[in-house]
Amino acid sequence: MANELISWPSPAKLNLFLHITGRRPDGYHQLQSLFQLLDYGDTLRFEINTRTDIELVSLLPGVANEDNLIVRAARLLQHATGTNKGCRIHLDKRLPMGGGIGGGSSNAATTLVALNYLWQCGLSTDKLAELGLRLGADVPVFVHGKTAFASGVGETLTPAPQGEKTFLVVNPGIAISTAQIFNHQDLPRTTKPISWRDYDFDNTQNDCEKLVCNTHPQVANLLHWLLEYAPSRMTGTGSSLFAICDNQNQAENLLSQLPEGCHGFVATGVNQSPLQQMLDRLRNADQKI
Ligand SMILES: C[C@@](CO)(OP(=O)(O)O)[C@H](O)COP(=O)(O)OP(=O)(O)OC[C@H]1O[C@@H](n2ccc(N)nc2=O)[C@H](O)[C@@H]1O
Ligand SMILES: Nc1ncnc2c1ncn2[C@@H]1O[C@H](COP(=O)(O)OP(=O)(O)O)[C@@H](O)[C@H]1O
Repeated sequence: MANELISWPSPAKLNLFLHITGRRPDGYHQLQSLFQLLDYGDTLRFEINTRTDIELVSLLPGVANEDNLIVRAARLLQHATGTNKGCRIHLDKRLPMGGGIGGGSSNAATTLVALNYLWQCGLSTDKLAELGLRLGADVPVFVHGKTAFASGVGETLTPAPQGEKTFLVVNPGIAISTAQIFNHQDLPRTTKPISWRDYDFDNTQNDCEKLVCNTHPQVANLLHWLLEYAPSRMTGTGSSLFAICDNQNQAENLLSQLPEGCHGFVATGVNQSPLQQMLDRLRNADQKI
């Protein structure tokens, strides 16, 4: 197959805001958020074979391959479709783990979308998103690949195109567990739902930010630093923060002066995921053959 070794993008996301509006009986939190997709992320390559084994050749520190969301996504698709194909997977990891920018969920979504194409399973995007939700609340938005308002636990999506802003995304050098923040007794859980048409960056917030700043001084210090220069906020349950910059120059300049122990990248907000753009290109090329 000609397309096997192409690099499949696995982009990061930001939560431009994150409101927690309630809690379901199963403990999962109901939220409202604006998922902003970025043009920056990891990449994955897939070598397809006709054995049914799934092999991930790139190891992640602290994550057993059996627990890696990439392997779990590939197995889930195998079981859902009954395909007799397998693959060898290469991951080029750039996104920090436990950083609130959705790296693991995005890797799972890219695996589902790419293998559905390469194995020729023929599942719809909705079906892939439904499978993805079993792996994590953040997976469906990456499968659909559109910057979107989200409600429910993050699976009810309304496309919400935004201006293509420049973001500086900074990680203070620590990982934060999503489950730990959601299980914390001090997390506010009663924000009144907003109507999407009332959304404005300045009248929204990240409901996890105060708790994370109180429990992780590295995040608080970095946020304080960024706010001196640009509107800034935490993404997801942390640990990364983003600053909305006026232009690429300002973002690069701030990146070069980050406080010690912090690392980051400059990215542009996109309305369609680089993953979906790649899939569209492949499908168009297939139609021409
Ligand atoms: C809140 C967000 C915003 O993007 O945080 P980040 O993980 O990106 O920081 C996400 O929706 C997270 O999604 P994801 O990272 O896929 O979480 P999951 O693996 O589904 O859940 C991890 C744990 O977080 C808790 N959890 C997660 C999502 C949710 N809506 N309510 C919850 O209570 C549950 O305890 C769950 O066991
Ligand atoms: N392919 C993967 N990439 C990143 N993390 C993964 C992956 N597979 C499993 N994980 C686990 O998921 C956790 C959350 O990862 P990640 O999605 O990067 O962070 P967040 O949910 O904060 O955005 C990691 O700490 C790691 O234990």
